[in-house]
Amino acid sequence: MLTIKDLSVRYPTGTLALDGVSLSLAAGEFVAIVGPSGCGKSTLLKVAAGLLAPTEGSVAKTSDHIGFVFQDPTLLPWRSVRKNVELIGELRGMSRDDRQKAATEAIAKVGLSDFAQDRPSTLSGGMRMRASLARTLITRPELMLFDEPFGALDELTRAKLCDDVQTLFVADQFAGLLVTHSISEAVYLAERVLVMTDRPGRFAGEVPVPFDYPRPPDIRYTPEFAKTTAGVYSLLQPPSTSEDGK
Ligand SMILES: Nc1ncnc2c1ncn2[C@@H]1O[C@H](COP(=O)(O)OP(=O)(O)OP(=O)(O)O)[C@@H](O)[C@H]1O
Repeated sequence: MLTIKDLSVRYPTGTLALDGVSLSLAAGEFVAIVGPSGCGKSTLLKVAAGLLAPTEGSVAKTSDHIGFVFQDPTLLPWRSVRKNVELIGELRGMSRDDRQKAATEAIAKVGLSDFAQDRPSTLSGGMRMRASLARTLITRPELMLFDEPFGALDELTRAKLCDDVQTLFVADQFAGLLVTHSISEAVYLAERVLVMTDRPGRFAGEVPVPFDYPRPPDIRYTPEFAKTTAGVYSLLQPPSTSEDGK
């Protein structure tokens, strides 16, 4: 679905954000990326989305049906939930009937059917994020890119939205690439977690997640889950050097 080879990105300011990053994502696979703040995670997603060109290296995708979910739901305040969800369909030239049908389906999938006519300002933060998810789903993406999508939400809402993303992933079988600061969220959702170094970002390693889908919410409290998150955490720690340099 997505193959990134030896990717380096240097911004015009001179900042080297990524240095020789390679990544491969299969169709229907869910991979999470964690790493220190500023290590280049968002930069990597922007390149994957085609919003930013590599300075060096290559990016290949087998589909142009890509959905991008940001931390900010970016809904148009003057449009209802339904009209916001229909927007991408409008921009992509879907017929009115098709986009209305697709919007009804996507809104139902995220549990917002009773709020379809409401404006974003009357919704909670979690509901706005659900509307944003529905808007992305309307085009039936084969690759979903999530850039810290739930970072602005409280812990309970965040956990519920993770469950929703997992349900959507199991039902729609898109490939998912999730950037998150939450190790637990990464392990809960992904089949493998890639850990990045400090900037310039490179991959320090990868932790496989040994759970089948669908994963029950209380899997987060099992010893196996704790062991997996500990594996990710240990890769995030810079290697310690003793005082004599050995
Ligand atoms: N448009 C830009 N112009 C110049 N430098 C940028 C630009 N965008 C990001 N950077 C720099 O590139 C580096 C990587 O930024 P990026 O946003 O990809 O990191 P991140 O890992 O997503 O950070 P965080 O986890 O804090 O969101 C940072 O040093 C940042 O300051």
